[in-house]
Amino acid sequence: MKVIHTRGELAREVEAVPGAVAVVMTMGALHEGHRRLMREARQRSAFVVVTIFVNPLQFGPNEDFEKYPRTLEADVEACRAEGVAVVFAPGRDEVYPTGAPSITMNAGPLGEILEGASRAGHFAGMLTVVQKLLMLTRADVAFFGEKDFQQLALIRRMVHDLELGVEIVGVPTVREVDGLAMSSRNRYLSPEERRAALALSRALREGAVHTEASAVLAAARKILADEPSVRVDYLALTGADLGDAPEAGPARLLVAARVGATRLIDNVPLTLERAV
Ligand SMILES: Nc1ncnc2c1ncn2[C@@H]1O[C@H](COP(=O)(O)OP(=O)(O)OP(=O)(O)O)[C@@H](O)[C@H]1O
Ligand SMILES: CC(C)(CO)[C@@H](O)C(=O)[O-]
Ligand code: BAL
Repeated sequence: MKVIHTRGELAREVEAVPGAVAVVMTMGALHEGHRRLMREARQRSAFVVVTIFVNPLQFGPNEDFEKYPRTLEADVEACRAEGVAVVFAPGRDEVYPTGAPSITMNAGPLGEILEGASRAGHFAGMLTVVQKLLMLTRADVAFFGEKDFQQLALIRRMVHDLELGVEIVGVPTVREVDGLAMSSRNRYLSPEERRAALALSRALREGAVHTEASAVLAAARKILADEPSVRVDYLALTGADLGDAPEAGPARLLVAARVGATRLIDNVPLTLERAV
């Protein structure tokens, strides 16, 4: 496995690949969720590139860019254990050689709701770096987690609308045994916050037992209300494509909340028999 830091080295690595290039993009601090993505990628291709880059463009001024965990040595070992071919861990100037770009992606209406309503500019910054990394890695197929469901939906939309010719594969959320969705930000949680944070996955699980929209929301709300240290940002029931009118059939229940200073998100699929 090679660990490289420049776009020149990356270009040399990917140009000689005979088969498909599969890419897993991450911000590092790798956990079992990331490793599941790598394993899925390895099933599809002998040549997997993992990118590790904490993208400043997708963080708001009051967010955790500075304190985001950076654990490159351990991350490299995790990638090695998963049979990854190349780890691309560029510095900021390598990704943005001309400084902050004046032209960025527009995430459209789907970028304004849910996460987009709380994190102005987040999805434009995310899509901009994803597009860059797809180009730099010359990816044929890219793997993203359903834990960041709106992100996955937006990447699919970008690839479709701009005809980028890359296959996007979504991978179900990997959870701790007690249900908490794995996330690099979980390491910010104190033991008490870690316990309170279980309300998110519990609320989704209890909600998904029901098949009628108002019962889904009522059950989830009750669980969240019983945990006062969890400050809910949104609890939303949408269509499976995040369209905001859930019809009968496949749907998605999503939650975002602050636990202490940490903002967490989670979501589950469910099936509605009736919208109301
Ligand atoms: N629990 C998980 N299960 C499946 N995929 C995941 C999980 N957590 C993250 N991923 C996916 O890994 C990729 C990289 O995500 P990222 O590095 O931001 O990790 P993260 O744990 O989501 O971090 P953060 O806590 O900052 O949101 C994304 O496609 C993301 O959806
Ligand atoms: C896709 C991504 C690597 C882009 O910075 C990031 O948003 C993430 O880790 O989910
Ligand atoms: N895991 C999604 C990237 C972010 O929160 O910035």
